[in-house]
Amino acid sequence: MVVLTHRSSFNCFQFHPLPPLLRRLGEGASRNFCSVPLPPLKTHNSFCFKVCSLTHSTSVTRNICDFPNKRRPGHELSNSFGLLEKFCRTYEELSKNKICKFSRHIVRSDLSVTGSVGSSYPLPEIQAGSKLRGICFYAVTSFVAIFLFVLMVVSHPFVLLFDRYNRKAQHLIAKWWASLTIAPFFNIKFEGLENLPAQDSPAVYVSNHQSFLDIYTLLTLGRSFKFISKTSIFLFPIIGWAMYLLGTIPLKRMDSRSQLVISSS
Ligand SMILES: CCCCCCCCCCCCCCCC(=O)OC[C@@H](O)COP(=O)(O)O
Repeated sequence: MVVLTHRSSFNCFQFHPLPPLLRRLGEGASRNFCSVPLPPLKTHNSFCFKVCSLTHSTSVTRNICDFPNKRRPGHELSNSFGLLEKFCRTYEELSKNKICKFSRHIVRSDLSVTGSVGSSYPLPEIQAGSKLRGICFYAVTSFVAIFLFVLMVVSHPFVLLFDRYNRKAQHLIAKWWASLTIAPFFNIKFEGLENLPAQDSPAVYVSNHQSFLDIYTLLTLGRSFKFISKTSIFLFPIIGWAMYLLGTIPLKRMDSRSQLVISSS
């Protein structure tokens, strides 16, 4: 099992060997993936989120979270994370205190560190910049997807004939899609790549999914793993259809039978 963490404020993705407890669970998980109750992800610092008491709308905070390319000058990484941890609450604490509804208000660590909105960037500036960047991002990813999806469809009969399970060709196309999309917008830094298992060895990849960027990042690895995804995402035009071609495993959130299908597959 490999854990991928995404520190949204620095576009930094890290691959970790598991701490001993998770490693033991991971061994069980590889036998029966979904029936193993994975512990709350508090065993690693990078899984810490801060619940924000901001009053602005979810869309604003998500924009900040999704396109966190600007760093405040003089804001050192180690300092940020040290202070961030002080404010962290785990998912477990959140659910205990019944404040899960705020979990979408995850903010980048700059806001977490300062603890106040006013001391961060002026919001209108972020909002306008983020929105424009977001629009460009979606435009590029959709444009690239249209062409590559045609390639996926054309190659699919051959994939089904010769490589039904791994679907390496489809994953290669998805890798191109992710790489081309990310390149103009993000300079992603990887750490701990040496912790990845060999290319074809069995592994479960677990991501803290702070934003959709972890999906792009995992795809750039070019490995033939299967995502597990909630079913509604399969309805997205092109991207959702491409997920079928990649062999993504659908999961009905509220349907335990759907989860059993995954654990036995
Ligand atoms: C040519 C185009 C190639 C396109 C390849 C597309 C491959 C995309 C893989 C997408 C895998 C999606 C995994 C989604 C996992 C998932 O299900 O996430 C749910 C979260 O969101 C949170 O949902 P919610 O709690 O309801 O907000």
